[in-house]
Amino acid sequence: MAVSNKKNSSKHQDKEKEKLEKLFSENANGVRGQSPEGNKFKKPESIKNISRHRIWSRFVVILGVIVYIWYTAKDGKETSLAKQKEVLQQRGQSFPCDNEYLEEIESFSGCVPAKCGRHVSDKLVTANEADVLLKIAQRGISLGGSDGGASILDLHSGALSYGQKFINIYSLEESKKIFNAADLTVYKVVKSKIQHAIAEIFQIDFDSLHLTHPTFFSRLTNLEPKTEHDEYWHVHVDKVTYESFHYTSLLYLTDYGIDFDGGRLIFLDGPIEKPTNNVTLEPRKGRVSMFTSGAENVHRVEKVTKGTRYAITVSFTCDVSKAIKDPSVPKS
Ligand SMILES: O=C(O)CCC(=O)C(=O)O
Ligand SMILES: [Fe+2]
Repeated sequence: MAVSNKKNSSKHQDKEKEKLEKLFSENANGVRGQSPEGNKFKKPESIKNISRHRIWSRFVVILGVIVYIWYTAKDGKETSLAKQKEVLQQRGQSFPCDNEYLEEIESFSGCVPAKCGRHVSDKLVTANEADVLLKIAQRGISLGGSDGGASILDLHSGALSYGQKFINIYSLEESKKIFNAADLTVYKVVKSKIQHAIAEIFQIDFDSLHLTHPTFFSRLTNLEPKTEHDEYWHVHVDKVTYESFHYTSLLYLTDYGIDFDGGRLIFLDGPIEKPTNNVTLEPRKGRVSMFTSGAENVHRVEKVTKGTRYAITVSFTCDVSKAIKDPSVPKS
C-alpha cells in the first residue's frame, strides 16, 4: 500500500511537474507564435482589428479632404454636359448673356437670344451625314496638314494647313477629288439643320442667322506645336477670337475615348481669372454643340493625348455684311 501510495504520489508529482513545465514554456514563448513581451498586456484580436480599421478610415478621410481641397483650389469643380456614351435628344444650360455681347447683338433684330447658353444634340445629324463629312475632312486635310497638332480645311476660302503655313486647296489639282455635288448637298443640309436648331433653342429668327468666316474642318492630334496655329488648347471667347461670330456650333466627327483621348470641350464658369466650375463635353460622332459666342461661354479644348479628333466648326453671325457663301464644286 505504502509502495502504491509512494508510486501514486510520484505519479502525481510527475503530472504537476509536467503541468508546470507546460505553463512555464507557454509563458516563455508567449501564446503560440506571439512574443513574450506582447503577452504581458496582450489585446484581443478584435480590439486590434478595430483600432487598425479606425486608423485606416481616418487616413482615407484625411486623404479625401486633401485631394478635394487640392482639386477645388486648382481647377474648381467639374460637371459633365455630355458624356461620349450618352445619346442625347437635346441637353443644355441657359444663363444670362455677357453684357458686351448683348449690347452688340441687340442691334440685329430677330437675333437676340431669349437666354444665352450652351446646348448639345446627338439627333440632328445622321451617322451617314457624319461619315460623308468625315471623308471630306480626311481626304482634304491629307492633301496638306500642319507639321504640328492642329490642321484646318476651310472649304469656303480654300485655306488648308500646309507644313507651317496655309495654302489654297483649290490651287491643287487633287482638290477636285475631295468632294462632289452629292457631298456638298450633305454639307448644306447639315448646316441648315444646325441653323434651324440654333434658331429654335435660342428663340431667334432662322433668317437672321448667316454662315460666317471661318467655318472649317479641324483635325487635332498630339503632335508638338510648330506655330501658334497649332496651339488649339488656349482658353478663349469666340467673339474675341473670331470677331464676326454670334452663335458657334461644332459637329464632332470622331469619338472621345475611342478614336482619341483628351480633346474634350471645356467651358469655364465663374471669374475668368479663377474659374470655379468646368463643364465638360465629350465629342461623339454626329454630336453637335451650339452656344452663344460671347464671354458667357469662355472655353478651351483639352490637348489630344492620343489618336485623331475631327470636327467642323460651323459659325453664324447676325451681321449680314459678314455672311459667307456656301462652297461650290471645283470646276474640272
Ligand atoms: O473643337 C471644339 O470643340 C471647339 C473649338 C473651338 O473652341 C474653336 O474653334 O473656337
Ligand atoms: Fe472656340
